[in-house]
Amino acid sequence: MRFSSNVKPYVLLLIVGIFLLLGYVNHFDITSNTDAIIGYESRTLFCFCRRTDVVSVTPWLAPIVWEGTYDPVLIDNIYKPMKLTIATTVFAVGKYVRFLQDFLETAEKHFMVGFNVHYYVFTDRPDDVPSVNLTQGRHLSVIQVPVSNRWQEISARRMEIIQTTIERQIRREADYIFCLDVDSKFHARWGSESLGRLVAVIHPGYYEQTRDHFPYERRPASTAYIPMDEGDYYYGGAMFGGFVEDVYTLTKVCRKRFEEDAGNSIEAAWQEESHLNRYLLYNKPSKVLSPEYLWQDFKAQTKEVKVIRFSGVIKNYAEVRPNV
Ligand SMILES: CC(=O)N[C@H]1[C@@H](OP(=O)(O)OP(=O)(O)OC[C@H]2O[C@@H](n3ccc(=O)[nH]c3=O)[C@H](O)[C@@H]2O)O[C@H](CO)[C@H](O)[C@@H]1O
Ligand SMILES: [Mn+2]
Repeated sequence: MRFSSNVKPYVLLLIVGIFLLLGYVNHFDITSNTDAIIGYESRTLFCFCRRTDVVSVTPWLAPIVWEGTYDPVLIDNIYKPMKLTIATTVFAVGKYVRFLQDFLETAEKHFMVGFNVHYYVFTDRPDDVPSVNLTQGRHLSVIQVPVSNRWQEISARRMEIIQTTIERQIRREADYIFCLDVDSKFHARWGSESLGRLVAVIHPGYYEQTRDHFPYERRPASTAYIPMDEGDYYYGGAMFGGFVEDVYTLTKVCRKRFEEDAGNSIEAAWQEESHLNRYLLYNKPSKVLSPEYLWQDFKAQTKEVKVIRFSGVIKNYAEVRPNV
């Protein structure tokens, strides 16, 4: 079919109009749906080109959050009107209760400021939980858990306890969840740029290493096994998060595999951290946080890390753990 020369411009105009309308409708879909925001985030809210000294996108196009790749005001303006509640789990079993005060006080200054935050503190010593002034919209629940005489058991059992607490209450009380190590402090903003469906952090000890150096579980007998030629990043066990339901599945699967291994008298190289790494290899995170979000005080700051946001304190392992 041929158009006469005076019809053609109208057809073109109509086509352009339809595209504009679709873009407009799509835009409103996006702002009213948290799920879609994740796709929106990776394309629009994060500018991968602003940093040329670090890789700020994964091969599956999830943002890797580094200082300078996002506009904090813009991201907050999108998330704050949603009135989200962020669950934050932290375990302080045995002598680790001593880390709670600094953890909570610094979280109040830097962590998800302006959002509703519900801390879930798991401890065997409820009387030793410090009373910290919480700002408006922030709550703390203390949940009693048993102590164990092996630190590996305490650390790994977090998966089971988070799973059952999500079932019991968190799924009704929060939208997102972060599961954090207690022996740490916040030093700078940790905000809505960290929100996503499934969020993991690159371990500060391995972000400059190639995958053959990653301390994944290498024994095929373990359900956490990762072969030498597989793996994207080495993720830290001290932080994982996301939508409550996505983290629920993660904890359920990791718990099951940890128990299956235990039944076969095998414990993965780095307990739940090994299971987490295996899970995330086949269930890719929708957002990856740079080591800004998990540093270690004993490690000198490197030039790529412009801001240290959360860092593990130096501790005397022999003194704080029930076993060595
Ligand atoms: C930086 C980082 O990625 N850290 C991980 C690493 O060593 P870490 O040396 O950071 O492990 P850790 O001793 O801090 O133990 C992990 C967490 O378990 C809790 N806890 C542990 C022992 C105890 O007696 N009481 C207690 O409450 C506490 O919340 C602590 O923060 O490897 C562990 C493997 O198991 C975990 O994956 C940690 O998250
Ligand atoms: Mn730790």
